[in-house]
Amino acid sequence: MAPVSIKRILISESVDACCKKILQENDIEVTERQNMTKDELIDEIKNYDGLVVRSATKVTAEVINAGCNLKIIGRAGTGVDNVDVDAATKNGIIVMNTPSGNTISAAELTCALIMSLSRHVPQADMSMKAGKWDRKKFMGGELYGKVLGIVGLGRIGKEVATRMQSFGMRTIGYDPITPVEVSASWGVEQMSLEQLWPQCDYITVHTPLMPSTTGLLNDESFAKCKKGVKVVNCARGGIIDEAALLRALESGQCGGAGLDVYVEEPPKERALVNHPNVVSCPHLGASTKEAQARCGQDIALQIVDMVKGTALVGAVNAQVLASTFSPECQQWIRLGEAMGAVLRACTSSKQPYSQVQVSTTGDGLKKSTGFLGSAVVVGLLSGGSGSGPNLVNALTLAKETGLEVTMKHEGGAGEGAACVVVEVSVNGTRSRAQGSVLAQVPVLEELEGSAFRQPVPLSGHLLFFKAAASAQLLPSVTGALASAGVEMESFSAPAARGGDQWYCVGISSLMGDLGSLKAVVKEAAQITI
Ligand SMILES: NC(=O)C1=CN([C@@H]2O[C@H](COP(=O)(O)OP(=O)(O)OC[C@H]3O[C@@H](n4cnc5c(N)ncnc54)[C@H](O)[C@@H]3O)[C@@H](O)[C@H]2O)C=CC1
Ligand SMILES: O=C(O)C(=O)COP(=O)(O)O
Repeated sequence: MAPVSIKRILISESVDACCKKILQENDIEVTERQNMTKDELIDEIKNYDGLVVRSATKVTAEVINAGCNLKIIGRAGTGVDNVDVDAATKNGIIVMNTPSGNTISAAELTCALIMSLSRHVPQADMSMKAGKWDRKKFMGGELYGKVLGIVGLGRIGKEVATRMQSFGMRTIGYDPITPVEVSASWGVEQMSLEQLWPQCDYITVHTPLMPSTTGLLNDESFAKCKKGVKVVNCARGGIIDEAALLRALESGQCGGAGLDVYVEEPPKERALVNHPNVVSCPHLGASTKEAQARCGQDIALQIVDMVKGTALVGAVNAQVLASTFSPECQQWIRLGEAMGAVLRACTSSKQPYSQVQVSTTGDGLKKSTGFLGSAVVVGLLSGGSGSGPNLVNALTLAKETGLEVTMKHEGGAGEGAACVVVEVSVNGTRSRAQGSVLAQVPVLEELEGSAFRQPVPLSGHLLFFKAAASAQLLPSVTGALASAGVEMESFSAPAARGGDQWYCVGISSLMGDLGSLKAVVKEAAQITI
């Protein structure tokens, strides 16, 4: 990946001091401003290339659209649900998180809530502070021998399981992605939710909040649970339906709840928090010195690596970029972008495009179709209105403009013969270009069926024109260039001589107007790469 230039970053929440220090040591100017209002953030964000947040800053589409210089949104933590990732992607902004930095802390708080529910520690403490000595009221139950249902067997679900097993709990769980053998290797027996609900004494959820997990525990699922089941949500508000939980607590179907997260934070509606069988925390899962130090350090180092172009870690919306870090990839990306730009220039009168197919040949390009497709689209769509295309948003923009992008690797030709063929459909006609990287230089080998005698290096100001070979062609073109005050720096002729063929000329600067040239050739287009 080409290094991303980041000069100024806004940290809008309480992030460990090491984050600022690392960024500053790497010549990035950092401003820390907490508790900004929505309007203040919208007003300020244009002054920054990067934004670092935790869970409280709502990075909405409005904020993102106002961030005309934003290139990175860094989440010092796991959940990115407070960031409009689709809007960021559309604007070509990388969203990055630090998914493992706070795993242990969130797991430990979950365990603390399970234990609080079993022995009423917070309620007993409150009663002591009120001057009482009430030993009967807080009769608890052992965790030993009880069943813990874990919904979501990812990083935190796993850590909760292994910790609670040491209390003698039987751990069962459900996750649509984690393989059953994997969770079995850390002691969790997987089953369907239908089988899980009636077996559990305790249920804890550890999924992201998304349509399929919203209201996972609702009136219907509570009804399938054992009477008195205790539930914990240390993941995201809304996975356990709050109204259903309150109803279940009131009916006794739910015997207690440990909550760290809420649909609205802080919650204005306090019925759950005030319920005597609820133990609640103000979103403290990641609030430990250790987790904050890890997340602050991780996000800063990940941003610095991205700025230097050495690695892309933690990007949630730009997976295609992760494979673009070697110097060889850089040249292939430049080739893809340049081929897209050449085809855009040579078909400019015929747009819009309906389809682009990028085919690669050669062992070296086996894994490159993903980023090459994006690179070609960047070249094809550059110069249009709206946000500039880049490797983050290329495919999203293509989809929006109705451009179907297909990529295929044909393999077989061996290391030395790697090449890229791009075919675009424009209003029912197809345009084709073939290129490669030779001695670290992106070159065009063929345009619209015309192979060049020598590969054309794709850099600088290039003029393409279509004409039939003739003794007058070169003098006429030179004359047209001279009359525009432009020097010819190189001349690439087609290998075939019959009929109209494409030529490419390296020029000292772009011609102000192609009129004089178009008088002597069939078609002409110019670009700067
Ligand atoms: N309270 C806090 O301060 C913290 C909360 N979190 C939250 O905890 C949650 C879990 O985090 P991690 O374990 O790091 O995430 P993860 O991505 O490692 O695990 C999530 C798991 O949920 C599973 N899943 C997805 N859809 C599911 C469904 N419909 N049913 C069951 N499982 C499903 C996934 O397959 C995945 O294995 C996230 O929502 C995260 O934002 C994370 C850190 C701190
Ligand atoms: O990392 C997460 O998903 C969390 O919920 C932690 O949020 P926080 O960084 O404490 O605002």
